Amino acid sequence: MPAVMSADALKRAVAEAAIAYVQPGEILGVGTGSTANAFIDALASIKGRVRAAVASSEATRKRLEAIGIEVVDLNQVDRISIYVDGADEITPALAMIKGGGGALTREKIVAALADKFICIADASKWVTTLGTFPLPIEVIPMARSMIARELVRMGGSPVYRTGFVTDNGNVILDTYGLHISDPVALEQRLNNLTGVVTNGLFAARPADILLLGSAEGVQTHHRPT
Ligand SMILES: O=C[C@H](O)[C@H](O)[C@H](O)COP(=O)(O)O
Repeated sequence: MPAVMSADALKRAVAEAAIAYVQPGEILGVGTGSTANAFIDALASIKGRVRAAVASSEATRKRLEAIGIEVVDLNQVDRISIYVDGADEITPALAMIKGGGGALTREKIVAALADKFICIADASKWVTTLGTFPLPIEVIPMARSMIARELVRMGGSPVYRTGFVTDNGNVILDTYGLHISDPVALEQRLNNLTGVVTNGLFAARPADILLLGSAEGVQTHHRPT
C-alpha cells in the first residue's frame, strides 16, 4: 500500500519534478502560492542554471530574490520558456481555477508570454468540473457592487474578500455557485464585464503540462490536443 504523504510532501515532490523542465540560461516565469513556493525552494539548488525570472507577484519576487535569482520586469523580456505555477482546481483538459492567493492577473499575464505553462499540483486539486472552489474575480474597486450584482444575475454568489488588496490595487470577489460547463465561454463572458480586470478561469490558455502529485508518485498529464 502506498505511504500516506502530507500535502506539503506532495507539493515538494511536484516542485522537484518541475526542475527537470528548467533549461540552462533561459528566463522562466514563476507563479504564486504554497506550491510555487515549493518550486522556488527547489530552484535554490540549481540557481546557477537560471538566467533570470519573471515573478507573478510581489511575494514571489521577494522569495526569488532571497535565494539569489535575478527578477526582471516583464517589459524587459520578449520570451519566457516556461511558466511554473500551482492551481486551485484543474481538469483533465488542464483548464484551471486560479487566484486563491489573489495573484491571478499577473499570473495570467506572465502565463500568456510563456511557451509552456507547467502546472504543479497535489491530487486534491484534480476535478472533473471546475467550480467547487469559489472563482476569484479581480475588479476595479469602484465597480465592486455593480459587478457583484451582475454576478448574482448570472447565478453566482460573490463574496467580497475583505481586507485584501491585489498587487495591482484592486479587490477580489470570490464567487460561489457559477455553473462552469463551458469554462472558455464563461472566462470570455466575465472578461467582458466592464470593471472586471481578470477572472480566475485559465481555460482559453490552459496549462500545457500538469505534474500531479499523489501517494503513488508524480503523474505527468499533457493537454489533450
Ligand atoms: O493566486 C494564487 C494562485 O493562483 C495559486 O497558484 C493558487 O491559489 C494555488 O495556490 P496553492 O499552491 O497555495 O494551493
